Amino acid sequence: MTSLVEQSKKSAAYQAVDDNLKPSYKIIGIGSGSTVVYVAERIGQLSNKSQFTCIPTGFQSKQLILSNGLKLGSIEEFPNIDITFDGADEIDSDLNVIKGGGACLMQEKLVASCSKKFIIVADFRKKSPTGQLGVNWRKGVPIEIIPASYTKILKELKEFGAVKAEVRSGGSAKAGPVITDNGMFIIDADFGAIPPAEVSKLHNKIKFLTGVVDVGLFVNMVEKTYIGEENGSVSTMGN
Ligand SMILES: O=C[C@H](O)[C@H](O)[C@H](O)COP(=O)(O)O
Repeated sequence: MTSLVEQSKKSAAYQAVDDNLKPSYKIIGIGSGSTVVYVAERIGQLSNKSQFTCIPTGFQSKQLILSNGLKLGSIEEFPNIDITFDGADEIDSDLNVIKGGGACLMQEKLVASCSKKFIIVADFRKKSPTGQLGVNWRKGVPIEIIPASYTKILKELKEFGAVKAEVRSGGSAKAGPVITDNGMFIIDADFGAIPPAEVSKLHNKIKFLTGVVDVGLFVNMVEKTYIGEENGSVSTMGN
């Protein structure tokens, strides 16, 4: 039986595709994670799917494109993307989002930054109850870094006020750190609740640190969010 969370991911993804995928579009960015699975599934059901070229944001995303019978392209060939659909770990009241819970943030940001429209699909747990980031998502802000820089960056993040910062471990699936699709490490840095007005400042400070590849704070990039609610409806924020 499909769980409530799973059903809400599917409803949000299907509605986002149905509302936003115009017949004139040619290039679509496909994000990463468990919600975007339903975006690729929905696009794969369209009779005109062969007109779209899909740009992946990592290994899992590439597999989703291929397994749904969609045409695969690369960001090098197609840096002008009509629309990108992606998931999020938390969404604030200004539509800033935390991403990278699945260690895919760098390629996601690259594809999003090349997109005319960036749409987020998520289940009801992802909307911040207070409008701030770092409230429901308590694991910290994901930061992709060059492996040799981790000691230096952990120290700097603590100087910036992180109450906790650590290199993400592979847990029982891998001894040692998680390695991203780009061969990098991920640090999760907990700054507590981040007010919307502070997100950009924090992002810029972290991004400026030598060794940081990118930060899982997406500021002023999201045009619209689709959230699958517990009652089965889909709510939207943005235009
Ligand atoms: O690194 C992973 C990505 O940023 C995902 O889009 C994000 O973690 C949300 O994933 P999910 O849809 O599985 O909650």
